[in-house]
Order: sequence, then C-alpha cells, then structure tokens
Amino acid sequence: VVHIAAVNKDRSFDDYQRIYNTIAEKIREEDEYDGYIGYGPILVRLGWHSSGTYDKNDNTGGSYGGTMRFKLEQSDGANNGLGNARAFMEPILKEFPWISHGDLYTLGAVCAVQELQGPKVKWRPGRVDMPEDTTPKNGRLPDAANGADYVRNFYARLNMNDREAVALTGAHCLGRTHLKNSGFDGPWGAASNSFTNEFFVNLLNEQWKLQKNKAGNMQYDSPKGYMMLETDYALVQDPAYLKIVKEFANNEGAFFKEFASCFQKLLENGIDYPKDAPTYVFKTLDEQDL
Ligand code: HEM
Ligand SMILES: Cc1nc2ccc(F)cn2c1N
Repeated sequence: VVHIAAVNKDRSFDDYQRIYNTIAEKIREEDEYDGYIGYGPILVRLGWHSSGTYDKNDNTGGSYGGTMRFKLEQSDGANNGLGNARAFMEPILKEFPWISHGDLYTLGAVCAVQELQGPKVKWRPGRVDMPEDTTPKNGRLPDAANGADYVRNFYARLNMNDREAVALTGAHCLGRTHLKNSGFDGPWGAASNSFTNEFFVNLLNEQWKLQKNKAGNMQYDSPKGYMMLETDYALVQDPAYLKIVKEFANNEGAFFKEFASCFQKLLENGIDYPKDAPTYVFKTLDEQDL
C-alpha cells in the first residue's frame, strides 16, 4: 500500500494555525471534562490510536486514511472512550470541512501535547480520507496485560526502537485509565494534564505492587494511589528499557527531544511526503498572547 501526501496549494500555515487555535481554545474552555483533567490527554490518545494500527510489513493502517471515523475501527475495545474525543472534534470538522480526518486527528494530538506544555512537535498536512473498506481489521492496537518482549515486538511493527518505545510510553504522564473504558482503574492522584517526565520518575521512585483490580485485571498500584499497566512496568523490568527510563527521569530535555521526533514519526508512519510538502511548527496560544 502506498499513501502519498496531497499537497494542497490553496491552504497555508495560517489556515492550519487557525484550526490549531480553535482546538486549543476549546481545550482551554472545556476544562471540566473528566474531573477537570480536560480534553488534552484524550486528544493525544485519539491521534495515537489513529496511527497505532500501522504495520511496517505491508505499510497498511496508520493515520493517513482517517478510518477512525468508521464504526469498525471505533468498535475495537482498545478504542473504548474515544467517542468523547471524536465528539470534541465534530464542531471543528463543521467549521473547517476542508481538512481530512487524518490531518485533524493528528493535528489535535500535536496541539494537545504543545498546549499541555510538552515539546514542539512538527506536523505535515496531506492525509487523504480513504473509503470504509480500507479500514484495517481490529486487533492491531496494543494490549496492556503483557511484558517487555511483547512491548518490544509491538513497537517494532510501528518501526520504533527501544528509545522511541520508551519515549512514546512517556505520554502516560497524561490523563488516566477509566474502569469503564479499559478495565483499568485510574487514580485521581496522579492523573495530570501537563506533559512532563513524571511517568519515568514515578516508575523509578514509587513502590509498585502487582494486584488484581476490581475488574479482575492485573495492574501495579503504589501507596500514593498511582497506577501503572503491566506494559508500563515492563519498562523497568527489562535492562535495556530501564537504562532509557533512568535517562529520561533525570533529563526531561532528553525525553522531550526524543518524544518530539518519535511522536511525529508515529503520526506520519506509512505516508510518503513529496519534497514540496510543507512542515509546520505551530505556535501555542501563550506564544500568540491569546
Ligand atoms: C503498549 C502500549 C500502550 C498500551 C498497552 C496503552 C494502554 C492504555 C490504556 C489501557 C489506557 C487507559 C484508557 C482508558 O481507560 O480510558 C491508556 C490511556 C492513555 N494512553 Fe496509552 N497505551 C500505550 C501506549 C500509548 C502511547 C504510545 C501513547 C501516546 C504517545 C499513549 C497515550 C495515552 C494517553 C494520553 C492516555 C490517557 C487517556 C485519557 O486520559 O483519557 N498510550 N493507554
Ligand atoms: C497518570 C497516568 N496516566 C495514565 C494513562 C494511561 C495509563 F496506562 C496509566 N496512566 C497513569 N498512571
């Protein structure tokens, strides 16, 4: 499968910055969502899950075709709860009908990372909505009840190495788990809406106890009421991953640098960009004094 980015000469940086600002202002406005966590974390998850179906072996899946808009992909259990993120995006699609779903879902994720004080993430337009029959089969998104070998294998399918895998999982500094979505119990204590390296600091500093939660699923809980998935905890069980976790826990800049590059790579997996395709770095609302 080949997906060529469509270079739309009628649209400029300002058009996309306007969509960025609309999303960012809506995140700021609707701050009560999910116990005042806000929509940022779930917008990051929407962009990530739109892209996480990619398979480097046949170049299928990924963000290009915007197939997250179809009910088949939405019915994948791993996508439970993302309807709230899609509902958030409905009015944006109405106001800007010229943007593709793939571009909007990935732009929303970049906007959320930046507005939650994370690193600047480069973004390129050009994804083109594909028909329903191109939707990848369910089952490509990861399952939390696994260890390091599974995690390494899963990320290899997305063409991500150990450092990229650890950095990407660092997005679990945001938001929380929800029993009704995933069967994992999210603490209110550690849930956050600012992008930091705390995921790595907590992994190393908290005492973790593997136990069955009230839905009968295994998760790691800490005395402070924090939680980690088995796939999160795998990052301190595997010596190669552990080394990177320690680096990112002690150097937030190194984490930000790696996250910025591999999050863009994740959101662009499977897409061929012509050499005249533009690359955008959006300004935050704060940088525009908005
Ligand atoms: C092995 C890989 C991964 C697994 C098994 C996994 C699993 C999960 C699960 C079970 C939840 C809770 C969903 C809910 O109950 O609402 C969650 C939340 C989340 N995940 Fe992951 N995840 C993985 C990787 C990633 C990556 C690569 C990113 C982004 C770069 C990411 C971003 C998020 C965010 C932001 C949330 C919070 C969403 C919210 O607060 O509504 N995750 N993840
Ligand atoms: C704060 C926080 N956010 C998340 C998101 C997903 C997950 F699996 C764990 N998380 C934790 N501890």
